[in-house]
Order: sequence, then structure tokens, then C-alpha cells
Amino acid sequence: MAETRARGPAVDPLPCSGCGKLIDPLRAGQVAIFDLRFHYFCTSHCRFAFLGEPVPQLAPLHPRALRGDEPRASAPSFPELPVASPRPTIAAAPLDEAVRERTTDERPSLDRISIERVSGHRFDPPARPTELDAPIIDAFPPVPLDQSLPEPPVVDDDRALLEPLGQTILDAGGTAIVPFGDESLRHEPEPRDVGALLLVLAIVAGALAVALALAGEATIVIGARIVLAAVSAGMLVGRAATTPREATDPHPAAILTPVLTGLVVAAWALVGVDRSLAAEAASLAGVIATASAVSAWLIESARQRIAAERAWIASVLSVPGRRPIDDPGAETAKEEVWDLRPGEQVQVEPGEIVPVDLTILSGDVEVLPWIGATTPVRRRAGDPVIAGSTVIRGRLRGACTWSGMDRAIARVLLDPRRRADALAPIAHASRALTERWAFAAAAIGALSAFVAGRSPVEIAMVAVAVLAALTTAVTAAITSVHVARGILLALRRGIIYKSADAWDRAGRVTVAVFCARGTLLLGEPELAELEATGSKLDIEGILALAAGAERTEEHPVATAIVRAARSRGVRPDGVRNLSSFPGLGVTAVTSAGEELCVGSRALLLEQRVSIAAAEERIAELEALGRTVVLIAVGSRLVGLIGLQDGLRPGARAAIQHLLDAQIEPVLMSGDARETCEAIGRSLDIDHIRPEILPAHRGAEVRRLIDAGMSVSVLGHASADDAALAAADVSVALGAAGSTPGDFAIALASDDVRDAALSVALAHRTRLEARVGLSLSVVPALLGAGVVAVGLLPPAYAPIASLLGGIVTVVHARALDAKS
Ligand SMILES: Nc1ncnc2c1ncn2[C@@H]1O[C@H](COP(=O)(O)OP(=O)(O)OP(=O)(O)O)[C@@H](O)[C@H]1O
Ligand SMILES: [Zn+2]
Repeated sequence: MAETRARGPAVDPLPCSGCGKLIDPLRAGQVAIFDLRFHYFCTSHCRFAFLGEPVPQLAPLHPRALRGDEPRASAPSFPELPVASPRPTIAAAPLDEAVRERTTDERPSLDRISIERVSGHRFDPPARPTELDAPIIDAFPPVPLDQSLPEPPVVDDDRALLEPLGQTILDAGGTAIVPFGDESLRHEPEPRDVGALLLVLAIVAGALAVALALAGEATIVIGARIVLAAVSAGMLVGRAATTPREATDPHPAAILTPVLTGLVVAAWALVGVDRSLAAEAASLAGVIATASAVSAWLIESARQRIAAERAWIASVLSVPGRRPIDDPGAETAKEEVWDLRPGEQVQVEPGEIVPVDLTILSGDVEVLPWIGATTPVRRRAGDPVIAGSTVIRGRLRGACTWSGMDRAIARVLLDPRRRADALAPIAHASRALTERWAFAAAAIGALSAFVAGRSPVEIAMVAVAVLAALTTAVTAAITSVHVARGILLALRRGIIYKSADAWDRAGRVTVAVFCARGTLLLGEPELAELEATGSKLDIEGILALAAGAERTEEHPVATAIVRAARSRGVRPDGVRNLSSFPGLGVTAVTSAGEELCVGSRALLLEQRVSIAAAEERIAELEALGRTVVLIAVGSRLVGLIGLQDGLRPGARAAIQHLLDAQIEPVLMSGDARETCEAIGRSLDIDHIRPEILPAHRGAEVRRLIDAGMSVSVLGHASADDAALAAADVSVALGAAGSTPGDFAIALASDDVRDAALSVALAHRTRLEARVGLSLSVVPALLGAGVVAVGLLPPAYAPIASLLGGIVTVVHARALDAKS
């Protein structure tokens, strides 16, 4: 499935709102929201045509000039011509200057995309502790969850546009722009419009059917009410038949069944002798139809914002790619292409959006690493970059890893077959509730009415009322609204869930294990202490031996020691017979022929070196959070080195996010217990797993899982692979877009806060989804119960359910407003 549909999200073509020509909505040149509806246009011309506004003085648009591949000097006849970047450019707030610099000779252009991002929260570059003895302090105060999310795109229905979202796709030829083409298609109403109209009619007719109860109980009145209810039902059937079904909608039959059976029961009651029962049945039919229509309208309004944001992201992702040309002297790459596939090479120029997930092959670039990111980061060869990132500086050449619907962002957000809001277990469960369990509840209601000895018509009314109360559009789809919001909130931080299931598991995590080095710690320790423990060697001699032993090692500890020797002008000793013990240290033979051992206490104990003399000092340093490396020559301890690693920015905030979500943070490290405890104290982590050898990390994680916990592991691909692979939920920093990892959650950033947020957010949204479902189901169940035991007439069940639906949607929209 690696290379399905490389052309990007596949969507049915829609007519351009300006000229009517059929276009792919995801590649529309311009997208705008008017009157709460999306409009797609081939070009800005079409947009002006649609708005009935004059086209600004762009004069004869010359496609070649528009493409910007002709030097400005050679187009003197179009002095006012805005030179459009051939592809969308996202100007992010903090980088405005960078982009402006590049385009100073360009006037603000209509065709150039420019989505202003409101910069909510900015990350500053990680601060390195300068003082070696600096205490472990967090460079950043905890960021409250709510505050840390950047602002969403502005969706304004007041003709202030969600400014042009796509970019004109121009033919290379000369006649690409057809400003006013086929007018005949222009006012063709869209299915969604028809659906909205039918809903309004259904509500009006249904409400009339109920209101006419005031006109008494004459057969003719009851008959008229049933007819009105039938009209209302007809509108709902018509809407179901004409409006395309959302992936998160329940089967229309489930929603329509109570509406239609309500009518049948009313008609049945009408032929009976009991006039007031017939009136009640007519009311019930009217209430059900009205409630059903209102519920459909409510859910539409609840998902309006996420739908807009989703469409916005889809449109940003719809950019063409470019294959690099092999002639290195050439200025620009070849034609724009839509069919990039995994493995192919891609070239992205500064200012352009990355069209596919890729791994950088060459180029040292600065990018905004995801859609909506506000802080540029540096990426080099070997780093993954996801589609939707914007290259700020430097030309990027990469190998496509995922394209089309397989792109990291598209997978759970846009692909109808993988959308998390349709497939998440909780969304599935609420649809199943309306599609199946509601029928069981109706049967139970009918049974209790039967036991109470009520008439067949009454029994049928109770059954229909219970069914109608539980099968509402709000109940069926509200959880998917919450899930979608969670996915979108996460995307705004570059957090990518692999699947609906991964999101769900993340929401159930109880323990978050940090692979300490590089995740909570900077992974760049500095030499803080260098001490001799005997009189055999001076400190320079000790450092020379240690550096000699470590000079071929790649461990951060080794790098720190070699670096310290170099900066002090100490020449590493020419040691031989190096052998390295992962997670412990190294042994060797000194140039003088003595046995040398550089490493942790565990290594020295294994080599039968007594460390009793220095025990106290070691404990002292470890209590400060130092990694203590011991040096022994000829089985005697000669010296020790204290290394100080700093906390990564945001480490404390990351822990706070977890604690807030009631997830227990665990520090897993190869370091000594005392050291880990010191780090744990400074971060508020109680649960420490120290002195775990690299080879044992997977087993350690499995042990936690066996103890009944749901474990996520937060770490880096390759460095922490063993632990990540064993986790219930693996969270890989900086891995979004890369191929090899099969992580439940991949981050586009390298920020440990985002790693913590990825599980905390899933927790929070999962909880919100459950609250939403309860708000909708509990009143419905109460109403159904009251009606089933005969305390109130049957119509009260759908009414209670409708009130619940209103509260549910108010809750969802309040959360929207907050996020
Ligand atoms: N090359 C080395 N030289 C000296 N000591 C080493 C070396 N490699 C490991 N050690 C010692 O073993 C300990 C454990 O190392 P390991 O690589 O397992 O974890 P770590 O560096 O502490 O990272 P983490 O905190 O992520 O587990 C180190 O703290 C250090 O004391
Ligand atoms: Zn058009």
C-alpha cells in the first residue's frame, strides 16, 4: 500500500463556482468560504466573477509571466504585473521577513497564496547550560495545555476569506485562463445546499404537525397533522437520498426508521376509535420528524469547524511536486508533477510547500516542519520531512517516502478508509448504538409496555419513541466530532497518529516511559569533575587514559570525555585492545601495558575492581545528577569523571502534561540509581528504572506491560528502538514522514513536550468524546425509561433526547471555541 494514488486526496470533481468548469476541489486555484460554504475556483478571476466584483487591474494576464519563470526585465509591457510564485507559499509570522526579502520586487499578488498564521506559542531554540555546575533547572516553565496550541486558521463567513488556499494550476500553453466560461453550470445548486433546504422544510413541517395539536382532536385535524409529519419525513428521506454521506454518519436507514414507523403508528391509531390516542400518535410522529431534522442540523453545526479545518489542510496538501533535473547548472527544476511516488526524487525550492513525505538526500534547509508550524527548524540530509512543511531557506532535494493518502497528515485525517474520526472505537461504538442497540432498547421498552398491559398501539408508540430517542444524528456522530478535533489539535503540533487504533491506544495509556538520554536530557554531557582517587596518576594522566579508551566510541559519554581532553590540550593515551560493553563502558590495555577499565560502577565491579575508597564521593556526585565514569588501571581505581547533562527545554513541562492527564511518567536509563533519582527529583518523576542495559530495555517495558499497565515509550528512532518496539504505544520524536519506523505516534518536531502532549491530548479528547456521548445518551435513556413505564406520553422521549442533543452540541462547540 506504499504507493496508492500518488496524486493526492481523490475527491469527486466539483464545478468552479465562478465559471462552472469541473475542477478537482483539492487542487482548486482558489478556495474560499462564503456563507459557511466552501467554494472552489479555477483562478482568482473566477472568484471575482462569482462575487460580481471587478477584476483588479491585472490587465492581460500572461500565463508565462504568472508562472514566474520569465525574468521580470523581459516583460516590460506588464509593469503592474504581480509575479506569482508558481506554487503556494505559506508565509509564517516569524518568517515574514525571510519571505519578503526574497520577494521584495513583487507586489502583493492575488494569485500568490499567503496564509497568515497567527503565531500562538513560540518555541525558542534550546538553551544550553553554559555553566558546568549549573543546577538542573528547566529552561521553560510548564505550558498549560490550552495555551500551548497555536491559533487555528481563521474561518470567517463574512466574505473576509479564508484567503486563497490553493494555487492556480495553469497550463503551460497560453490559453489556460478561462475567466468566464460555461455559464450554464454556474448556478447549479450543490447537494449540500439542497440538503440544508430540505432540513429547514422538514423542521417547519414537523413543527406545524406538532403545533396543530392546538386545533383540537377532530379527525380532520389529526389527519392533517399526520400529513404534515409525512411531508417532514419526506424531506428527510429526500435529504438522505441527495446529500453525500459523511464517513462518520450512521446508515441513513437507522435514522429514518423511527421517523417512518412513527408515521405508520400514527396512521394506525387514526383508524382506531380512541381519538385522543390518535392525537397523541400524531404528536409523536411530528415530534420525531422535527427532532430528527433538528438533530441533523445540530450535528452539521457541530462539525462545521473541523470540516473547514480539514478542507483547509487538504487544500494546503494539494501542491504539485517537482522532479529534480540532473543538470546541476539549471536554475529551476522541471515541470510540476502530481504523480510522485515513494522512492522518487523530489525537489523543493525555498518558499514552497513540501508536496510529499520525504527524506532529505541533500541540502541543508530551514523548514516550518508542518502545516501551521510557526518556528523554523533546520533539517539536513537523512532527516525526514512531512508533506505540508514549508521550506524557508535552501533548496531541498529528497526521496519521497509517502505520497497521496499515505502521507503522514492525510492518513487519519483525509483518507476515507483510514479516517480516525470514522474508525476510532468510540466513534464506531456510538454509531453501533444508533444502528443496533437502539433497536434492542426499543424492544425492551415495548416489552415493559406490554407487561404493563397497554394496548397494541400504545406499545408500538413506546417502541417508536424509545427508538427515536436513541437513534439521533447527534448521538451517532458526536464522538467523531471530538475525535476529529483531537486529531486536528495534535496536527497543529506536528503530532501524527498512525491510525485510529493508535489514537485510541494513546488515549488509554497509563504509563509514559522516557528513554532519558536525548529525550529528557540533552544527550550532550559536559565534563564537570575530574578527580584522582590515588597518587598513582595526576588528573591529566587520567584524562589521557580515559580519552584514549573512548576515542573510537560513539556514546555521548565517550564524546564528552574526548572533547574534554581536546579542549584541555591533553593527548589521548595510545591504548590498545579496546573492547566495549554497551551500557557499561570500555576496557583496554594502556600504552604502558596495564589493564585499563573506563566505565560505570557496574563495569568495575564486574572487572573485580574495588571502588570502596571512592564510594562516598561517587554517591555525592550522583546525588547532584552527575554521570560518574570511573577509571581503573591494573585493577585499581585511579580516578573518576563527573559528567553533567542538561535537561532538554520543555522537559518539566512535558512531565506536567502527563501528570495533568494522570499518566505516570517513568524515567528509564542506564545511569546509576542515585543519578536517575536526582534527575527524577528535579522533574517530579517518582518512578525510576535505573541501570538498565540497552539490551534489556525491551524486556523492561514488557515487564511493565505484564504488570497490567498500558505503556507508551517516548524516544528517538534507532537510539531507543528496543524500548519503542516493546511499547503499547511508541512515540518517536522527529520521525514523522520517515519510512522504516512503524511507530504508533510520530512527531514532526523534536520537542519532548509534543511527545507528552501526543498521549495527553488523546487522553483528553477521548474523555471529551465520552462526555459528549453521555450528554447525548443519558437524557435520551431517561426519557425512554420514563416513557416505557408510562409516566409521560411517548413524545417526551424524543424531546428529552433532543434537549440532550442541544446540550451535547453546545458542549462540543464550546470546546471548539476554546481550542
Ligand atoms: N563508552 C562509555 N564509556 C564510559 N561509560 C559508559 C560508556 N557507555 C556507557 N557507559 C556508562 O553506562 C551507563 C549507561 O549507559 P547507557 O548507554 O545504557 O545509558 P545512558 O547513556 O545513561 O542513556 P539513557 O539515560 O538514555 O539510558 C552510562 O551512564 C555510563 O555511566
Ligand atoms: Zn472557474
